[in-house]
Amino acid sequence: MKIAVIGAGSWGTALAQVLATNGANVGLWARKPEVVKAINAEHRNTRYFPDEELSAGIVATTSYRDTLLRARGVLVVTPSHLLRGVGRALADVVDAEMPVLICSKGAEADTGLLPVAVMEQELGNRDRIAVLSGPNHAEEVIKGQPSASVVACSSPETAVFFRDALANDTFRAYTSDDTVGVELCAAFKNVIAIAVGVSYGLGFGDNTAAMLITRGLAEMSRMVVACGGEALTCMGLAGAGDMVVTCMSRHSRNRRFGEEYVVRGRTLADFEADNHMVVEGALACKTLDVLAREHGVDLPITDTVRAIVWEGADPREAALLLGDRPLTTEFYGL
Ligand SMILES: NC(=O)C1=CN([C@@H]2O[C@H](COP(=O)(O)OP(=O)(O)OC[C@H]3O[C@@H](n4cnc5c(N)ncnc54)[C@H](O)[C@@H]3O)[C@@H](O)[C@H]2O)C=CC1
Ligand SMILES: O=C(CO)COP(=O)(O)O
Repeated sequence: MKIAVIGAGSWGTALAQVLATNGANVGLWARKPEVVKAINAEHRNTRYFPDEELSAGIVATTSYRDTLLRARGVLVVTPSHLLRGVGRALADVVDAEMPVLICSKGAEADTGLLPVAVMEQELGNRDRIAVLSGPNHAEEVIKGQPSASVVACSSPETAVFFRDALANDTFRAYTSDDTVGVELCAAFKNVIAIAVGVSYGLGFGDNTAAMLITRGLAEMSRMVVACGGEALTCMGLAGAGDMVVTCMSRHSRNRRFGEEYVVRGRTLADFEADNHMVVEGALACKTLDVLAREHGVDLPITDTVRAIVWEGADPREAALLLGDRPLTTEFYGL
């Protein structure tokens, strides 16, 4: 069976390796010809994983049509702000039944739309559109270190299709029908990881990090419930699981952006220029704000991250303001 993967960054490459290890032929779309050349000739993505040998079952190309040719399903693994454009391009090369798994974490700028809704607008047939999310740093998944994730879809058949394509002894995949919950968890945890990074960068300790993580989970839960998702999803792999790993792992770009860039007055553009990698939380703190206002949900940490990253608020002063709000019950708004 052939599966297509759109995006040969860290996560697209790691997922292509998982699929190929499971016996699939993988068509991998990459933007840069030199990445395609290295993958096909040397079985390496020299840009992101120079030390990992990729399966010979992965064939890269810069052509959507070639990537999708005879594929039974497609994984979309680009940064979330590119999803609409990818969906538009895919509309020319996939039929109305092709299962689509979105592996990006974020929400659309300006509209606040979540990935499945964006893809549905471009491709139609929501039941064939699923999302993948969980505590899954690509650096560990590509090495076959034990990890688990959630495939969420309104259709159990689509969820099971992708679960079975991805699951193996070291990559457990669970299914869920709470797409909105899983999508919001994915967008949120990146914002909180920036907050935790800033907190460590300011010299605060583990108590502060744990407070941000758990109060971040409370924000996440309020938003998930307001948008029609299930609070329990926030306790699962896509919620607490991914929150913990992104806030605590040395691999997290979001945390590193907060700790090493934001507290030193360095910008998102600086991070991207230095690392060629995305910081999804930097955009998500703005897109979640659109949703928060629409649903009347209180997101104090998310709003503080937005003020620091986009409005030049001083991190230490912003942290003090965060602690100066009226005292309330722990699970207000739920
Ligand atoms: N890296 C990880 O461990 C994980 C990442 N994700 C999510 O997967 C998504 C992709 O992230 P990564 O693979 O980490 O990306 P990355 O940060 O490793 O690399 C950026 C990718 O975006 C591509 N790109 C940049 N501008 C582009 C454009 N204009 N058109 C097409 N492609 C463009 C680059 O070629 C590269 O493939 C993000 O939403 C991320 O949150 C999800 C789980 C794990
Ligand atoms: O989503 C991820 C891990 O599950 C990756 O997080 P970062 O983008 O912060 O590296």
